[in-house]
Amino acid sequence: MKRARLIYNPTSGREQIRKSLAYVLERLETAGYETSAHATTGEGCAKRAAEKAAKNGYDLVIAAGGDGTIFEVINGLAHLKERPMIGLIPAGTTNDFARALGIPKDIEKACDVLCGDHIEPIDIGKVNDKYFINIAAAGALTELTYEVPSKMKTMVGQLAYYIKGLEMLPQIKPTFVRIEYDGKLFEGDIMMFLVSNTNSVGGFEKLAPDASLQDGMFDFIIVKKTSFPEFLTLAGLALRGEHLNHSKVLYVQANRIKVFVEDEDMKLNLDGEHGGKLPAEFVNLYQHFQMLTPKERKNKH
Ligand SMILES: CCCCCCCC/C=C\CCCCCCCC(=O)OC[C@H](CO)OC(=O)CCCCCCC/C=C\CCCCCCCC
Ligand SMILES: Nc1ncnc2c1ncn2[C@@H]1O[C@H](COP(=O)(O)OP(=O)(O)OP(=O)(O)O)[C@@H](O)[C@H]1O
Ligand SMILES: [Mg+2]
Repeated sequence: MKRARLIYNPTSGREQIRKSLAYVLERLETAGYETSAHATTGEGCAKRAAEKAAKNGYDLVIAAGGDGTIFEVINGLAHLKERPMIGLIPAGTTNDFARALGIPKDIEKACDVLCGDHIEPIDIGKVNDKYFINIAAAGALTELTYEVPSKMKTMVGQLAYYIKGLEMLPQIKPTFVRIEYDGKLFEGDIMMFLVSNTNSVGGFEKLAPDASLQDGMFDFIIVKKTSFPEFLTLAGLALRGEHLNHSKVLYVQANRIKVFVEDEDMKLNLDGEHGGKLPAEFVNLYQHFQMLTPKERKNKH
């Protein structure tokens, strides 16, 4: 009998996941999994619960929450030699990774994916001693996602990020960095950089359009130093996916990226969570996990 561990974050998104728990457990039992559930109680809880589940021999670990919850689950599993299969029930505010995989928010359809037995390998990123599954970012505005209080996300959803983003906008400033990527060197003042595993970042689906989850490569975007009006224009272009050939944007693929900074308190955002400080080395771990994904997954390349 296959065994599944459902790790759910009751505070993710609009805090709705609790209502669907009995249904999810029934679906998994019908699909042949002996299932148990664990509610997270705070920072690091999903990470510990995932590692414990792997060591107790579970075949499948399911994250039910937002990007931060599956971020913690893979941080509990990625260092292990024997890793269980992973699944995702989107219950967060942005759900970037679920969107990249085409996992629907509708609970019945999300369970169809979990019980569909369609498995695919996925790359993840390693940075210093942490892992990330969707995006690593640093620089202007990138701290906003973990500055937003959970209650605000519960009340107004994705809008909470935009309110915080506009609040932080006036303080944006360039930082001098030296970046080595796949043997090339970039040196200069930048507003921000993004190391992305998928095309879905912050709800923007066209920020890194060529990203693939199985090619062992990151999509790497540097936004060079801009004036304030230029940054706003660029943000607007980014919304429409027309930013990539802008003179201030560098967009490449790389599987190893080293970032050095002079201003040493440049913080790292990993999947929307605080991920420590730069300097940092990003390494792509090729097809590191097996994941339950929709049969008719779009943008598969
Ligand atoms: C964007 C509106 C255009 C109007 C101009 C206003 C300027 C921007 C003002 C506010 C922007 C706030 C953007 C909020 C983005 C939502 C973030 C989100 O939902 O995070 C949850 C997710 C986990 O679920 O965490 C992550 O995604 C981690 C990385 C987040 C990085 C966010 C940095 C801001 C991104 C874009 C800002 C403008 C783009 C500048 C040019 C970019 C060219 C490549
Ligand atoms: N019981 C809890 N009470 C408070 N915070 C919690 C609890 N369980 C987990 N957390 C915190 O919730 C955060 C993860 O939230 P998650 O990213 O899943 O939801 P979200 O931010 O609404 O969704 P998204 O990232 O997709 O926008 C982590 O910072 C984690 O420490
Ligand atoms: Mg989050």
